[in-house]
Amino acid sequence: MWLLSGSVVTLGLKVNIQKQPEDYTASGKHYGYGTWGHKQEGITLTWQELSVYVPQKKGWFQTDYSQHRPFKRVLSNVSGAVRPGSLVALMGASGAGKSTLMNALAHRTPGGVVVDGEILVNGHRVNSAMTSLAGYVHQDDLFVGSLTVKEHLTFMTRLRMDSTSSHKQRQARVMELLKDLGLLKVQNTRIGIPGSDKSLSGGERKRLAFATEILTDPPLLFCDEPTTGLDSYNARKMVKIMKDMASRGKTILCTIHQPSSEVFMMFDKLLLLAEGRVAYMGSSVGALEFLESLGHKCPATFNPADYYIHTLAVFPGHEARSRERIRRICDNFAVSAYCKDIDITIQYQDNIKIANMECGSTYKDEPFFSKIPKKPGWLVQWWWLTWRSLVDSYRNPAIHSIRIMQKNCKCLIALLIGICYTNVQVNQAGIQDIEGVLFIFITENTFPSLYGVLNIFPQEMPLFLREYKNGIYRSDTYYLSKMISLIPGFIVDPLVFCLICYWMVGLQRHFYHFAMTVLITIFTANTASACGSMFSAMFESIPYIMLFLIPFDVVLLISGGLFINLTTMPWFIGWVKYLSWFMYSNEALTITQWLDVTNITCEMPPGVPCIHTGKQVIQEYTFDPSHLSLDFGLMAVLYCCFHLLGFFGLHLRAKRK
Ligand SMILES: Nc1ncnc2c1ncn2[C@@H]1O[C@H](COP(=O)(O)OP(=O)(O)OP(=O)(O)O)[C@@H](O)[C@H]1O
Repeated sequence: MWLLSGSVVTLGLKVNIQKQPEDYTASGKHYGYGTWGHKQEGITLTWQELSVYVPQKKGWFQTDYSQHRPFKRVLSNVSGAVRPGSLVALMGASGAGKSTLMNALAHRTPGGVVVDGEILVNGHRVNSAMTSLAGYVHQDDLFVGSLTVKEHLTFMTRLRMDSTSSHKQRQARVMELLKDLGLLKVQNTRIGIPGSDKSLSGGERKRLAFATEILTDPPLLFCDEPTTGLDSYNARKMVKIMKDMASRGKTILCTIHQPSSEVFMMFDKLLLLAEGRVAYMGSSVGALEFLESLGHKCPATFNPADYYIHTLAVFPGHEARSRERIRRICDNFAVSAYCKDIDITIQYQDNIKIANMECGSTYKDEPFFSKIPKKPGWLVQWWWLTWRSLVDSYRNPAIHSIRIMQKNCKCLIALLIGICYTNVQVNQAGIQDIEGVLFIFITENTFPSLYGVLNIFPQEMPLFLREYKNGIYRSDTYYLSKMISLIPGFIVDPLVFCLICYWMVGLQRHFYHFAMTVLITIFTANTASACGSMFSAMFESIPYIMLFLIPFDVVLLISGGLFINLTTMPWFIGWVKYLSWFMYSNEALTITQWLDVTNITCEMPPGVPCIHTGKQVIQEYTFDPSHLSLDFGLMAVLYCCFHLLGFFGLHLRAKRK
């Protein structure tokens, strides 16, 4: 594409862009988008005939089937434009569709929601690159509460800033943001979890969420109610920061509820939504004039922002009249000079799109889009996510105190087991005792591991979905980091258990047998935790997980080889034993304990058959003495399969949301 005296000349196509939108005025006055100064660099965001449909869920008691439609239209043919260097207030009554519009523009609509219409960024159709290009400050802030403010920002700079940036640059950016957003004095304070160990104030959390989104200095920023919950001083400060960003050429669209007159006046432009339609878009002064021309004059004592919402709200008990008023305002706006002014910007961007398409240019061809930060590699993502998981599991009081209690409890249980089995001997009665205690080794290292991890994904799901949708990291690095951060705990726990219990019970006294027992219990605990992680990643909540896990777990337990002769299980359920780490672990522990026992004392009366060797014991339990390595191998295979299924479950859920 070449620029020749105001025209875009493409191969075989000449699109007239001589008349820039800022040359246009509405009715001779500078009302709207035509008045904006042209910025050399920056984002012009336009959307045309945009409709958004959300899936309708039928209620339990809905009986009127004629009313049932699969989708509900939340936005109806909405068009608009935002140009570089502008701070636009998106306002409207609750339920008008503000968040829906922002989500659609930011390419962050939840799964199942259908977006119809065209959204352009500098004349390019938006795609998934939008999540890297634009920042999005959500209404509700989500953090890993056990990190400090500085740790959180350091973590985010590592994953969000360009991978080629140096450590010094990243640190400098963190310090700059801490200073600019007034967070210096709380930089080493833990973020905290509202409702449990609250540390930061609501305002500080909002500012931290804002800092997280502007880390990369994005050219386009969406803010969903960034001032909600802030006092007037902090609200003003937040809008002032956005205003400064806009004056540096950034494009900012911000939903806002009940701003003070002073805050409201800081916005350059106003977009009013009502009942999913555009009621007005242009300058704030223009909005007053427009509404006045329709007979809705703002009283002198009213804050204009309040007046707009008041005029565009649907009042309970007066729905029909309110809707009629809104329809009239929206219809009039659609044919007004203000709207024509926007149409010109949209048309101009549309022409650029056609020109781009003709010369085959893509997002990346434009120098501006090449400035999208380059993501760090897989290993860096994984490393930092693992770091965050480990820090959280160590510091999070909810996780840490439960772990400590579990550990103390486990030591006590190990002691009790040791006391109960102190007198075990290698004789006929001792065979049952030894097999019993070995199975207790398995269950004590299975159940805490299996049930202890069930909450890891449901608990962090909202945060994971937000960060994943923001393109901060991939689902596989996240899953892997969770998986790795579990391993140290499931090495230490079995080791401590065996150290306390093994030597108290009359098991084989050689170090080899002890080491093998520890290794088998470590494999057992990790396989059980992999199974728990799979259920945790696949299902939404603990009650759902329990619904499926408990029957699964009972069948695996039965097929462990202690409670049933495995050859007698019915064929249609017998195959389950191959999924049972109880069986592999039991077989491996039995082989370890019995294989080199050559003489078992027979204290039975004459005529009662005795088991004389360890090999006979192994065979008695339908185990095979040559299967020791196979048992290890199959537990490792189960571990990998459970985690793979867990990962796919998580990945699909993230894609669907
Ligand atoms: N995923 C969804 N499923 C069902 N309904 C939805 C969904 N998303 C939005 N809606 C509906 O669409 C309408 C607009 O919602 P939206 O959140 O965009 O409004 P809003 O103007 O941002 O409101 P508020 O100011 O209260 O946040 C509401 O009636 C809401 O119930």
